[in-house]
Amino acid sequence: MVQINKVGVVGSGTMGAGIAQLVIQNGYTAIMFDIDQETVNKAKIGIEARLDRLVQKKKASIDEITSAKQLLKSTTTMEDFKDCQLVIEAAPEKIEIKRSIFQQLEQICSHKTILATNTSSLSITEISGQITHSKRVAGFHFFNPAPIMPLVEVIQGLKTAPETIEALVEFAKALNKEPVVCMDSPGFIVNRVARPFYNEALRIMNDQVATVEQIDRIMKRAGNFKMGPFELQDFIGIDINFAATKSVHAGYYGESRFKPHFYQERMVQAGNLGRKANGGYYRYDE
Ligand SMILES: NC(=O)c1ccc[n+]([C@@H]2O[C@H](COP(=O)([O-])OP(=O)(O)OC[C@H]3O[C@@H](n4cnc5c(N)ncnc54)[C@H](O)[C@@H]3O)[C@@H](O)[C@H]2O)c1
Repeated sequence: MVQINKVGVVGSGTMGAGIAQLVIQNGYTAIMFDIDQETVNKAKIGIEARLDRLVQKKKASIDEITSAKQLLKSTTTMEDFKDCQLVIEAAPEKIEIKRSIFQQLEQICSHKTILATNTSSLSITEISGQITHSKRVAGFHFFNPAPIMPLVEVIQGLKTAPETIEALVEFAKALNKEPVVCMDSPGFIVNRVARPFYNEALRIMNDQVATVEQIDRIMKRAGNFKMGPFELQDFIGIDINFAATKSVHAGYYGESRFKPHFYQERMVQAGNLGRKANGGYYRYDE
């Protein structure tokens, strides 16, 4: 099995930075890439600040954090991935961007390097479509925030080799995560089972059965969820959540149980995207 020591991360946004942090906290080298220096610098500063907070909260020692920081390299040159045993792509959720990244990675890395994508909803099989050695391509789906959320979906595309899945499962365990293997399908497991959680809540609200606050409260109190469906949409980003719903709905050829709710689209049109912009179902400026 491939021995993973050095991990490339493509994209240093929310997920890429979180994954790079997780990798270095567990003693592996991370090479974090983004398309411009400013973005990658910002991500590095963010990771260092989060690591420093762990020391302040007494969740890690200064020595541990100093060693972790030394394992983080940032770059705007993809050639720096050439001796990575694993590259995890966390670029925007657009098929053409991901396919182009995988084609570049194929030119740079050894054909033994595992190429993984953190996609939430795109097909692994489609992303790897133009890759010659596609048996080493798989989904490696972390949840936000990656250093904290325990679950990782390890997704098998139609051409993914069992040894690729095995290596990713072992690596997920080495990162202290709980891997779940699943087949390449719209929404995989989590984003599929989560659709009714959001969609039905939107229908309940729109039918005036209960308010946003009431629905969130009952899901937390009675359902023992950490966040209600509206709080969670605000946290994820209503645009991101709406895109995932549309993708799962389209992926199952318009199956009605996955049908998006028009109100979510209205929120996106209004720019009410949740915590990141303008507030969403709740306000965050008070
Ligand atoms: N945000 C979440 O909660 C979440 C959870 C799980 C999975 N995901 C998936 O992770 C991936 C990244 O999502 P995110 O929320 O981190 O997005 P993001 O917008 O925060 O970050 C994307 C990063 O990719 C960079 N980028 C843009 N074009 C690029 C290119 N051509 N090559 C390399 N990098 C490029 C951007 O500069 C940005 O820094 C997506 O596939 C998304 O579906 C997101």
